[in-house]
Amino acid sequence: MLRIAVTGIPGIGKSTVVAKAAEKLADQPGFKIGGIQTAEIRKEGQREGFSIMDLATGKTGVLGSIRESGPRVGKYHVNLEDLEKIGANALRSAMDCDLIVIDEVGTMELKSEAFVSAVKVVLESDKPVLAVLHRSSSHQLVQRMRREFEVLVVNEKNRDGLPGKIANRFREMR
Ligand SMILES: Nc1ncnc2c1ncn2[C@@H]1O[C@H](COP(=O)(O)OP(=O)(O)OP(=O)(O)O)[C@@H](O)[C@H]1O
Repeated sequence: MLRIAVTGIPGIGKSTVVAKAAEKLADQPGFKIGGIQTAEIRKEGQREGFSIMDLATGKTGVLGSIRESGPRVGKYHVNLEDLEKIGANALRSAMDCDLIVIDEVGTMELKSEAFVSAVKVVLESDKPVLAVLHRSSSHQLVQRMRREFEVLVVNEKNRDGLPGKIANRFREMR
């Protein structure tokens, strides 16, 4: 069962690697991708927070924002409701997919018990997974994923080639 996690320093391009690999795989007829993708929310050039999207349905919510009122991570407040309704739910309903993408298992996502439980269910399943993993978290779930996944560290030299290599690995597995 193929499980790959990408990690690396902030802003190096982890999400981009995963998104590009998923795009390449989605081009294959019948290859179904589920899970979540996160992105920045910017207003007038300033980062206000992060969105979370269910990759299978396109449904999008707020992961964290300076405008929310949930638990704090830096200057952002985590939106536990959307993390459960969109994040955890996307993972739960991805069980019929050929690949589950989890971008990412990071500090904000780990604030949600529902999300953490949903990731554990994915880990217990027989599904291929491509995840972005927080570089230095000591959270049990992250430690477990570091042990169980093939971990690739993204850097400036390898980031352009990684999407193709990762997509090929998941293609070969079929
Ligand atoms: N291969 C690349 N070449 C040039 N720029 C890139 C490349 N990959 C990503 N970038 C740029 O770097 C920035 C950060 O990318 P990305 O969000 O993928 O990084 P990240 O490691 O996931 O970030 P974070 O640590 O915030 O989660 C973006 O502006 C993106 O356009």
